[in-house]
Amino acid sequence: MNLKQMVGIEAAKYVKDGMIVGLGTGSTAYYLVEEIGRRIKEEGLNITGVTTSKATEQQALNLGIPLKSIDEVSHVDLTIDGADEISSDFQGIKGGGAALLFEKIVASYSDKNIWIVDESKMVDDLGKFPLPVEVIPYGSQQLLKLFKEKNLSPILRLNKENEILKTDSGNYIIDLHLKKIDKEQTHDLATWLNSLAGVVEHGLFLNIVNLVIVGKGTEPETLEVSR
Ligand SMILES: O=C[C@H](O)[C@H](O)[C@H](O)COP(=O)(O)O
Repeated sequence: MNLKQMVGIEAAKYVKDGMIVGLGTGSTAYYLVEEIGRRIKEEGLNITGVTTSKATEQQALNLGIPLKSIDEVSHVDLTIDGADEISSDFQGIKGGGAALLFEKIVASYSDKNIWIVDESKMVDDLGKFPLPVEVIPYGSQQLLKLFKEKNLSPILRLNKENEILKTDSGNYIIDLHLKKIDKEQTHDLATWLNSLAGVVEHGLFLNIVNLVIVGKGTEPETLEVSR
């Protein structure tokens, strides 16, 4: 069993009958969704899923997981998702798979958020992983220029066909290659990005996660986050 599978299966244990569950996106969340699908089929688990991307929606539909959109539910009990980096103070970067917008919306309406990662994602400071910023196409060249002027090393994300990548909402992603985000500056950076016209969302997920499940060795490690 690989580490992503280990944490996906471990996290699925937190899913109980009757819950409304946010289903994350990416290669780690994939295993969570597979395990929930298995439990529905084999154990009669009864949940409603709220997906965070078209890819996860398709996977969940294939597995027969009942789904509702975020606008059809009163709340979300628990969201389980992957992450690209988690700092020692449990802040995160997400959006490596371009799903940050729906992920952040679902996470922000969730009573509890669990992140599942392999140990390579646990870092001291954020920023080695490029910070994704989702922007609307109109004005995106101006934002690229602004980020360049601020020495934030922006790169407009391309897809496998070398075309500009479009998110599930038809937006672009600008990745900021920051190398390191000082802990004291993380909130200010998030506030500044939120203030820019044309920025829809960014990949800094601050004060969101409640529990981190880390895949390492033969056993997952569970870290409770007190806020
Ligand atoms: O946009 C994608 C999401 O934020 C993913 O949860 C994140 O990129 C981690 O993905 P993976 O588990 O594939 O490393």
